[in-house]
Amino acid sequence: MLQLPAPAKLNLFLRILGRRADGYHELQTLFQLLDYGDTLTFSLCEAGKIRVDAGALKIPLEDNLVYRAARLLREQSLNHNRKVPGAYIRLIKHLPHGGGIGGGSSDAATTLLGLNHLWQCGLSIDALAELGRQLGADIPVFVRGRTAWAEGVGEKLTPVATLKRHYLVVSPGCQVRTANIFCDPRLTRDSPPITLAALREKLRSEKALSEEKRQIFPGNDCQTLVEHLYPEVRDARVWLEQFAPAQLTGTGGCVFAAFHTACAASTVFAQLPGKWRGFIASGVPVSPVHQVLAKLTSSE
Ligand SMILES: C[C@@](CO)(OP(=O)(O)O)[C@H](O)COP(=O)(O)OP(=O)(O)OC[C@H]1O[C@@H](n2ccc(N)nc2=O)[C@H](O)[C@@H]1O
Ligand SMILES: Nc1ncnc2c1ncn2[C@@H]1O[C@H](COP(=O)(O)OP(=O)(O)O)[C@@H](O)[C@H]1O
Repeated sequence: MLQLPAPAKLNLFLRILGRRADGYHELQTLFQLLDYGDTLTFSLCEAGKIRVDAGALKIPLEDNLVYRAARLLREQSLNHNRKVPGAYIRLIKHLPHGGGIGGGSSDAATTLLGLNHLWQCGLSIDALAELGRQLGADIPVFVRGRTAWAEGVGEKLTPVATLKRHYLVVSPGCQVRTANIFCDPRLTRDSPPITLAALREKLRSEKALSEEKRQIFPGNDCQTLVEHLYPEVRDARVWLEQFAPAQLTGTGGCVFAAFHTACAASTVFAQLPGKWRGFIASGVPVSPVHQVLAKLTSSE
């Protein structure tokens, strides 16, 4: 049996530059990986079977990104004349879904990485990231497993060293469908592009500031629209802003704030109104799933 984490991400900023002919949007974002997420366990079972126990996640099997990722990897292997065994996958869900923290995408990435290991498919990270991209724009960053600056539809990734931060993430309980936000004519989709050099310069200058003056990168082009459609998202952000600058992640509905210590984040978390859920996590440069897989590989 193989047990692996599926970490959440935050979009420390999200700029939408325009819409492509295929309807997808060109964006620029900073994906911050976290040390908190779902857990998946993988065991071998009879050939040809993919069984998924999704626990509390009540969605049809065919829609579950874990199942879809496993099926895609099996098809890919069969196309290369490699028969694979079956898999029994158990998903222990901690992350709220439809939260803009990439839970489903991360589950899919961990499935690709985990089954590639268990089934000994031998696919490279590039090949797995490409398979992930076919399932969702957010999946490649989790497959590659590095906190990264992203362009294109989110698949052109450059690892970036971010400031060490502890995050309080608040879920106001609404599930936002990403497609609905991108379809809405009111969405801001004409932000001017920034350059990776400018981002790196900003990170350098933030580093030089004293601790109290450092801020998260402001701006998420989805925030105004999402808060208009889901007033509870605005309520959660305004509540969080009593303590620190706060903003939306991805297309929401979670909002987050950055703190210099885990203790400062915990103090605010303790005051979270009972109607909302949340969690505390630290930003990490390398995904926890890659850390576990690297240990496994080195001990084999
Ligand atoms: C925009 C982000 C930022 O992180 O939002 P969140 O999902 O995290 O909230 C993601 O890249 C989302 O990635 P993901 O959730 O995997 O998106 P997909 O399943 O590929 O696409 C869902 C729908 O969103 C729209 N979409 C998605 C990504 C993109 N760059 N442009 C789009 O227009 C498309 O209409 C697509 O049908
Ligand atoms: N394993 C999964 N976990 C969560 N959501 C999933 C999963 N598989 C498919 N989904 C679908 O993907 C949608 C987006 O989920 P998620 O990735 O958690 O949110 P977001 O894209 O906002 O970060 C959910 O509303 C759900 O219908």
